Amino acid sequence: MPTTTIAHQHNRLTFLLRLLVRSSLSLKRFFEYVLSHPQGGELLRFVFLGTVMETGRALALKVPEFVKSFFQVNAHFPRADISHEWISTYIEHHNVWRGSRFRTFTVVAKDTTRITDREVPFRSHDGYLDAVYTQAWDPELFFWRRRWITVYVDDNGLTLQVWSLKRGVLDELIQEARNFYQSRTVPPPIVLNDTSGSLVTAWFEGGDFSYTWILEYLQAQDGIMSENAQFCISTRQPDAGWSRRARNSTPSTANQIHALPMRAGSAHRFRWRNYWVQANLIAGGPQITILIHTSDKSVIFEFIEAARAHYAAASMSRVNVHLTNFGNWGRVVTKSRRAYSTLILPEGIKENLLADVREFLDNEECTSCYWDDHVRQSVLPHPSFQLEPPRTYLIQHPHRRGYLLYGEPGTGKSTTVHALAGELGMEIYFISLASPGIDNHTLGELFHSTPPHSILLIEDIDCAFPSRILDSTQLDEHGQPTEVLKPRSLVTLSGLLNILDSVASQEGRVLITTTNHIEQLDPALIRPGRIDMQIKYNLATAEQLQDVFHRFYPSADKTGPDLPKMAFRPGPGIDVDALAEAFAQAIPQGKYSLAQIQGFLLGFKQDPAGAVRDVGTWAADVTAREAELKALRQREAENAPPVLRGSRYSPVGWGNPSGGWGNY
Ligand SMILES: Nc1ncnc2c1ncn2[C@@H]1O[C@H](COP(=O)(O)OP(=O)(O)OP(=O)(O)O)[C@@H](O)[C@H]1O
Repeated sequence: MPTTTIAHQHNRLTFLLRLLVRSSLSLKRFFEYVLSHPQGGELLRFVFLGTVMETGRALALKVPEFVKSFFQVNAHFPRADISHEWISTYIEHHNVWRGSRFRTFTVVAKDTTRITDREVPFRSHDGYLDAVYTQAWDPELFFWRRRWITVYVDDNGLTLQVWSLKRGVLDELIQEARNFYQSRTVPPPIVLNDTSGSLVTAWFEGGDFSYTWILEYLQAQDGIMSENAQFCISTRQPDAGWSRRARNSTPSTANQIHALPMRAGSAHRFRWRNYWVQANLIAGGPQITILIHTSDKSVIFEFIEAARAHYAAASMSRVNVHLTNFGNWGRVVTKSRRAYSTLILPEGIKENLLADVREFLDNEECTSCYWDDHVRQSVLPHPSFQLEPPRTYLIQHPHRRGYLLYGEPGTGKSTTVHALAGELGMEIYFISLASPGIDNHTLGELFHSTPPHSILLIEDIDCAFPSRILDSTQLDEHGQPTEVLKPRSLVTLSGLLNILDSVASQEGRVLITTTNHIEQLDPALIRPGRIDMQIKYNLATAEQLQDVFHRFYPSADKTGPDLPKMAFRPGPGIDVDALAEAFAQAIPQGKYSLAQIQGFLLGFKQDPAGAVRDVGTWAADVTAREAELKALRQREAENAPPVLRGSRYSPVGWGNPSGGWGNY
């Protein structure tokens, strides 16, 4: 070690020693001075005692805390958290507050702001929940599993203190409280925002098929509690009665009031299997949020599956028609199934159609794969290219089939589609090209999102073609209105053809188009590959007239499920067959639609002879009225620009052109 460093350290030590000696001397002098003073001794004693007492007090406070931390478990449950609900509900149930020696309470009547469903049996006698008392500020004791738990309530929530060496005791308590909460019959309060992650939440967007399943499933739930007193009224039948809850009847047989207002932010709770479920209906989207009081994620899948199965079961007895909502699949209209045998068509037509669609559906697995030489050549870059296994180059026949039903209004085109869907258990996806918001793009999207094994129905496909009209604002050199082309849809022919051919066109779906004006269709549209089968619908033939007559007035030997409910039963002496023949002869063939004939016969439900007697006069009347109407329309067309033709589903125009109301 260098001599300079040793000298330096020696200096520091000497300095410290000197400092110590001097400070001891100063302290000694200070005490001598203080003690020489008369009150000095008193003051020193006081300071000494104060220090000892303060140290003792601090130790008395800290040591129990320190010891407690080994023997006590504390847990805080913040008010907004669902765990707070579990614990507070559990200790409420154990009458912690009822036995309290204190007399100051916070009273919480959960849900008083919400009108509850008075039909729910587990409410108190007036339909409201009992008010719940909680003790404010003062701790309360709760005896649980042979130990005392101290409960503190404040504005922030609830705190529990348990004397135990094991932390697991709290886990057990929370688990028990949670199981109790989830198993009881009193509904949990509405959860606005689950931040705890202890509930399972799923969103269902309008336009998705699952949305329809869930909505329908919600409406079928027993004892659903709505948070307000607004009702969504659903009328489907002009003459059917009201039913508060028409769950057991098919939707089309009774009008209903259901307590599921599609109001933004409305929430509904119900018990599903062993869980409490909260459904939030959010308008605008529309959207449904399902919150299930469980942390088991598989429950949500069970719920969705139950909803889907419910929908499928309900659909057995009806036909679902999906309508468009500005470019998406939206509302679903349901219609009870119509027996295929009730179609009145010339022999062979309906049988052929049914067989053709059946065959198409049976081949859904695509048996017609083949090598396409053209594609093969264009795909392979060079003859020396190493062929991969042939599957790579297999080209599949587009698996879709198109039908065109055309003919006069009211001859049964839509009825055929409806009966066919019912017969084959398919759903109808209905598009009106004249609907607002349907253009090439949205039509493509709709095609794309149509599920397989469904019928895509485009009624009045002629709308894709502009109609020729006389424009009275543009006169030719002779002063006559000129003929102009007026578009009736935002969909163009080229757009439509592209969509029909595109790969986006859903494979395995049946396209059915209808029109009253086949002459307006471009041949490109109805070529095979796009339209594979065309069926012409004629005005009623003599056979059809007899057939429809028999539907209204079955002969005595005819019974069966096809007969209408109000079916006429022939009395003695009434020869229905002879009357049917007379009926068919009383009016000319091929002049009236079956819709018109049905309308007439409805006026003679129990009087076949009256129908035969009056049908001639009625027919003459109809012909005269039609001639008048035709002349009037012609005059109107010359003077006013035409309006877009509506369809039975679309908001443009009401009812159906054949004079009756639409089917759906
Ligand atoms: N061939 C038919 N078989 C059974 N019912 C028919 C037939 N034709 C018409 N009807 C009855 O007439 C009503 C109207 O028929 P539908 O709507 O099917 O005619 P449409 O040809 O589709 O008419 P539009 O071209 O105006 O759409 C239906 O209620 C249906 O019961």
